Amino acid sequence: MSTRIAFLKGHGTENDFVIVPDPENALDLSPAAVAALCDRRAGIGGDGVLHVVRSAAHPETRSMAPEAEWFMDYRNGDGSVAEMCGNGVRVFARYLQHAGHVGEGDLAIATRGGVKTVHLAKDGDITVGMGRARLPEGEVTVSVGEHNWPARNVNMGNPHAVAFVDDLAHAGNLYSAPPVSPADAYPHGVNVEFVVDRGPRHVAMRVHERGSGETRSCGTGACAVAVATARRDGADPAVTGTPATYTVDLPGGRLVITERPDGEIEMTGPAVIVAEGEIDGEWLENAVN
Ligand SMILES: N[C@@H](CCC[C@H](N)C(=O)O)C(=O)O
Repeated sequence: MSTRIAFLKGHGTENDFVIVPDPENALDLSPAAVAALCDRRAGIGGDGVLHVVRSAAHPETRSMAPEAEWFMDYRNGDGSVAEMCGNGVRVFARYLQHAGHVGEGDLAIATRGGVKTVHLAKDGDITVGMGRARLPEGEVTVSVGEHNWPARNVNMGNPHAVAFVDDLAHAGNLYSAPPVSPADAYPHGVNVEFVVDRGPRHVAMRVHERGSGETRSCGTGACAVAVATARRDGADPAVTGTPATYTVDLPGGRLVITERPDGEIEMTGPAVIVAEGEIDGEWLENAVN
């Protein structure tokens, strides 16, 4: 009989993930294996994989182990590695709670973008301390067909280009990555957000994610959008001395983002586990070879 590998499926505002618990980092989760799992027709389907590993068992996070017991080894749907996933970290925390690894209260989670603190209640929305944004100098341009928009370069641990548009439909079908220039602004690729106003401190967005294509939500993207919008609105908390809270609507739901005067950003939104099962190890091996 072939080996069975436990998995769960979860989502945060419909940014969906295959969750693979592997506390001792025993699985060889190659890029091809991740892509096979995320395939929506031949696999389980997801925007990415949340590989659940003890920090002490992973070479990238051993040093973080005293601070954060668990490492969110996040992979994009194409198998590439990313520094951070904002929706993923909420779903990761929900999984740890679901599996009985953690209870209610504050929980530190190691990511490639540093340790993030998650506040877990018994149920309901989850709030994550996302850290501070970096705003690299220099304007960038996002293009789709005839349209070119100036965009803001925002780094939330991972790279984003935020473009304010008149109509979200102008972003087109987003089947392929929208060109962003100059190319050397993002040597490792970029997530691109298109934003429209919905009301005071309220915006809506679409996103094309590096490594996953258009998704129904992106948590780091929503934070990048809130930061860029606050600068555009003259509401930079470091300047005004008051927190700026933005409601960000995405195709898959709503996230609320607050940036404090010290630059720390908090994101609040849902996280849901929808299923659990077993992967046929033989299928995975064949899918990869
Ligand atoms: N969906 C995520 C972001 C995942 C990583 C991203 N595609 C990248 O490559 O940087 C989120 O919710 O933040």
